[in-house]
Amino acid sequence: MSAAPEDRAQAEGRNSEDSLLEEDDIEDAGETVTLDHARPLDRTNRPALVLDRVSMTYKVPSTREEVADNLPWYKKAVYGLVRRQPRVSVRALRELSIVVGEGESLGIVGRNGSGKSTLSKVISGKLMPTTGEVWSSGTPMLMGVNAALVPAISGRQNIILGCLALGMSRAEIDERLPEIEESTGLDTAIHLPIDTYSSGMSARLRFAIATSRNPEVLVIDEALNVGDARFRERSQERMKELRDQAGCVVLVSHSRKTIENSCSRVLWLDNGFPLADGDPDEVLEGYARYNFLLAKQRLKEAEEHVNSFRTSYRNVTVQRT
Ligand SMILES: Nc1ncnc2c1ncn2[C@@H]1O[C@H](COP(=O)(O)OP(=O)(O)OP(=O)(O)O)[C@@H](O)[C@H]1O
Repeated sequence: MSAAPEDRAQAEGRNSEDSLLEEDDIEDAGETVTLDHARPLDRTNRPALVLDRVSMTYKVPSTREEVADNLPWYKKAVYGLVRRQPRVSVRALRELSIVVGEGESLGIVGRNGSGKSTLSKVISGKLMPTTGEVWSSGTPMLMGVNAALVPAISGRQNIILGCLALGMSRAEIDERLPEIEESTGLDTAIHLPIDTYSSGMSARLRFAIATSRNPEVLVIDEALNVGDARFRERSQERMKELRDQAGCVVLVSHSRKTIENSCSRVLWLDNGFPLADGDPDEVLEGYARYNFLLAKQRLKEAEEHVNSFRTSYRNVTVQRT
C-alpha cells in the first residue's frame, strides 16, 4: 500500500438538506480486513484499494430562506456584512469502508446524486475526503467522460500528449504508439483533428489513452456508456486484461449492461449510504427492483425493499498492522 491521503478533521455541521436514510441505521460491525501484505485476505486477493471510513461533506451556499432564518443573529450579521449566502452541508458520502482486491472490478450503481462520482473522485485522489483514508497499491487513475483532449490536434497527437501527461517517456510512447493507435480502432481518422470526431470516437481515444499504462487502479466514470458495440467489446476485453494484470477497476455507470458485462462485484449507493456490496446479479436485481417500485410510485414498498438491503449490509473494519 503506498498512497494515503491524510485524515481530515470532521467537517462542521452535519445537516444534509435532504436525507432518505439516517446514519444511525448503518451498523458498523462486520468483517475485519487486515492491511498486511504478507498475509493474503480470506475473501479477496491482496488488496489493491482500501477505503477506511471515508466520508465526504460539501459545504455549499444555499438560497433556501429557512437556512438563513435559522441562523443565530451573529452569523446573520456576518453573512449580511460580507453579502454572502449562508452555507449548508451536503453529505455526499456517509462513512464507507471497502476493500477491493487485485483482479477485481467493482461496479458502482445508484440513483442521481447518490455519491458515485464523489466516490470515484475520492478514490482517484481528485477530492480529499472529509474523513477517512484511501489506500491503493498504485496511483489510481480516473478516466471520465470529460477527460481533457485538445480539440485542434489529431488523435495521434492527443495520444502522445496524454501519454506524456501520464508520465511515459517519449521513447516509451514511440514504442507503444502503434499498439495504442490500434486499440482505438479509429483507423485513418487517428490523423484527423479530434474536433471532427463523434462522441463515440472521442470516447475510444480517451479509453485508449487512459488504459495505455496498465494503471494498477483504474477508475472509470461513465466513459464506457458511449461508443458502438465493437467499442464496448474492445473496452471489455481491455478491462479484463487490466484485471488480469493484477490491477483493479472501479466502474461508475448507470448502464446495467455495462456493469453486468464488466464487473465482478457491485456496490450500490443510495444518498451516500452503501446499501449492498456483492454479487452483480443480486445487487443489480435489487437496484432494478427499487427503481421499478419508485417509477411506479409504490413508495412504501420501495422503502421496505431498500431497508432490507440496508440491514443486511456490513461495512468492513480496516485494521493496520
Ligand atoms: N462540487 C460539489 N459541490 C457541492 N455539492 C456537490 C458537488 N458535487 C456533488 N455534490 C453533491 O453531492 C451529492 C452526490 O453527488 P454525485 O455527483 O457524487 O452523485 P452521482 O451519484 O454521481 O450522481 P449522478 O448519477 O447524477 O452523476 C449530490 O447531492 C450533489 O449535489
